[in-house]
Amino acid sequence: MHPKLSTRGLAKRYGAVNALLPTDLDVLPGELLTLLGPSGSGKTTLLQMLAGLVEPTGGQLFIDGKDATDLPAGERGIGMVFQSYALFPHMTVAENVGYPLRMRRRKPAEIDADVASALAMVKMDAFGARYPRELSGGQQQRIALARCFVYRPGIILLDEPLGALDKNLREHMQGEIRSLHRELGATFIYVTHDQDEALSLSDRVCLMNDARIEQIGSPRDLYDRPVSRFAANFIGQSNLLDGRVDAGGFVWRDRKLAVADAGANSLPKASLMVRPEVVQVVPAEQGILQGTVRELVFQGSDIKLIASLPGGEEFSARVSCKTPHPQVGEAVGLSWDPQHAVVLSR
Ligand SMILES: Nc1ncnc2c1ncn2[C@@H]1O[C@H](COP(=O)(O)OP(=O)(O)OP(=O)(O)O)[C@@H](O)[C@H]1O
Repeated sequence: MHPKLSTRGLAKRYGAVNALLPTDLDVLPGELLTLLGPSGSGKTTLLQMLAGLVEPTGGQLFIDGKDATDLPAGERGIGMVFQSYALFPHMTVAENVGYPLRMRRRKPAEIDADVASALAMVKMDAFGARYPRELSGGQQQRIALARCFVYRPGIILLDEPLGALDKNLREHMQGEIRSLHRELGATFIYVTHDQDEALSLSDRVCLMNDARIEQIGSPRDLYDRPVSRFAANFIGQSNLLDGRVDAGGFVWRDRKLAVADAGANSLPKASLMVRPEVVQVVPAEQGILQGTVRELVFQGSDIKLIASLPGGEEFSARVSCKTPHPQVGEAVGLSWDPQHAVVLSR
């Protein structure tokens, strides 16, 4: 499949600051890709260069295989939704949604029909005559979405569009964005710094760190096979043991811990990642590791058990609230299936 959008060496510098190092990225037609990363990692800069709002200092951008590096923003067939809804306060909802169509000099009858169907898609058909100030934050964000896709752009860029909403509304709107994405069939590129949002929304996640792409893959890939300590820590929770890889095994404090795939090479500096949910808490003598329960944190559906290892490191597991579990101060064993332990180079 040919990419809908590609960058080759696309880069941005502000004086001495690299906002984005030379970056190659391919986005497939109809996929929902999230750009995930900490503040300052370059997500917005990349998005704004795709939109044509920021001029690159190097590299190229291709849309549908054609060089679009110097194409004006208005000719890229790209729609954009920002965190600040930026609705026009003096226009009604229907006038706001119809604005991009009026700019494109479409016939009034066509505009009315398209506005009505865009409002129906975001379930706001009854609100056409209201003004933005008469709407809640979630309703305003729906109008901003409708105004973006009313003219059917092939690519829709969303920059933290749900950032201003509370948790429940955010989750609800995530579901709506997923179904809008399915209905529109457009390519979505979605910026967020919220890992849960990225994991639940995306076909693929592009994880960014320090002005470059750290890892790109399906949510499952990133969760199960992080390529670095940064990726392991940024997505989900992880236990990390620092050691080395030697003759196909992981060596931690002179002990060899079984791993499914340590690779053929030896690595003098490596970490072993074990997600808390694959750790079983067993009697001390049966554990791969031994520790002492330091803290039990109630988390609703389960309890996070934090154990201290003899060297003082923390190692956590999830235990059920429904069955008996060890108490603070008890000695425990920590065990896991070696298939679920991932070796990372440091
Ligand atoms: N106009 C500018 N002038 C100078 N430096 C800038 C400018 N815009 C961005 N930067 C710098 O480029 C880097 C990347 O910024 P960018 O806004 O792309 O990050 P981000 O990942 O979107 O962060 P956030 O999640 O906080 O929005 C940062 O170090 C930032 O300070």
